Amino acid sequence: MTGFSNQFSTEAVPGALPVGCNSPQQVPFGLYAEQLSGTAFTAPRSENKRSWLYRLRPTASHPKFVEYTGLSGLSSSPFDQGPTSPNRLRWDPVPLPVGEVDFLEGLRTYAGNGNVAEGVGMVAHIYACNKSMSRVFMNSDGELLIVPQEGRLRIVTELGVLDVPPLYIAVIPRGVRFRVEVDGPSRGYVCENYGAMFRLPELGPIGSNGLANPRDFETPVAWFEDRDERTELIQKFQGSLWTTTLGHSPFDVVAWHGNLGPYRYDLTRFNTINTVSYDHPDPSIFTVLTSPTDTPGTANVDFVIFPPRWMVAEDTFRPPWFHRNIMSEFMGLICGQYDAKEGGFAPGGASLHNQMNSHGPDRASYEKAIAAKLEPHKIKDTMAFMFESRSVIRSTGWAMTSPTLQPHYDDCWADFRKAVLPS
Ligand SMILES: O=C(O)Cc1cc(O)ccc1O
Ligand SMILES: [Fe+2]
Repeated sequence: MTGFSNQFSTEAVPGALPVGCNSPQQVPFGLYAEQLSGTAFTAPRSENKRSWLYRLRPTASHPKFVEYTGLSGLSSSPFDQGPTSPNRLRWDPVPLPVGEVDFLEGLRTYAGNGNVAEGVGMVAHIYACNKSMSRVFMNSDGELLIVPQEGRLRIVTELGVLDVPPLYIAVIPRGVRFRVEVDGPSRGYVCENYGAMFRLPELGPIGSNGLANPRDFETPVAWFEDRDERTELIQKFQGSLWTTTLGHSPFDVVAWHGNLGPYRYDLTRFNTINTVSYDHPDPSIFTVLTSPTDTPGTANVDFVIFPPRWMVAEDTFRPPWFHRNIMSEFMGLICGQYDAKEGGFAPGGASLHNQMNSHGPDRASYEKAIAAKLEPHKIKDTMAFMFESRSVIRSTGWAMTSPTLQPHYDDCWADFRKAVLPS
């Protein structure tokens, strides 16, 4: 079903969806009605997100959750392992696992900000896995934006199934149960958003079309499995993992309606806007989704991409300039090469440039760009992205000690020639 945050209606069995009301005295077929809310009941209409689910059993019917003691690399902010490094950081790609690892076990928390208890901030994770989940996960702490880098994901959710190959993204709302199935070795990035739900950015003078167009967002139709088998359900709640065992599959929603649901988006459909005259505009022109804060124009987190595009600016240094940014930037690369880095920033790797800390083109890309003949040039076969946030993104202890952390990242900005003034 297409469109961003539409009021969708879908039934996997004809007649399962109540018509004209949400909660009739008797739901068709004895299904159980359940409201899933993503915003406060009283949130303004323009913000309000909720869906009604009609399922084989009420979700309330489950045994106690107990603390999960299995392997996990997931953590939630605040991260308070020592002082926050102001250094520019970059990580090599996480190696793909050797033994069998599913998506949940394969998730590692790199960095984040805010506070899970206050519902503020964002966290960046990277997954590397090779086995489909048989257990089910739900994140009560925030929505999850999943960015596959290698390997196609099939994400089975309570509201339907999403097929998500690299160059697509998926967003799973807070609390929605899901399982990730893979074909083989798979790796990618996850932005966990504790704050206001992702939405499309305003377009301002761009007008009524452009960037990520609403019609290109896809939400699955209702899909269910009627399986009375023991199923482990793990949830992240206030930063800790909890587990319980259900006697049936939680993917038992036969019909649903509403505007809160998972969705996917094909990043290659992004309508890229850029200069046709001179200078390199701010990367906010590449915003796909934004989680706003109460301060206008200052995001809890923006999801920004650097897609293939024509570079035509005249008399311009075309790659990203040197800059010190008040917002903090966690970047990843899905494929190809990023135009500010000639080497060292590999698909599956990551970089972190925090508030006020100087970064930009590495020496090699600088030299290349000032010498380039400025003809129209197509940046092809690449897709980098950034999770950009108003607050400093602090790395976890794991990320700071990981063997993938590059010890000499600073060197890519060493030995720039000093400018020569006229004597
Ligand atoms: O640092 C980066 O590479 C991301 C970035 C890209 C750009 O075109 C302008 C500013 C910016 O932070
Ligand atoms: Fe930057």
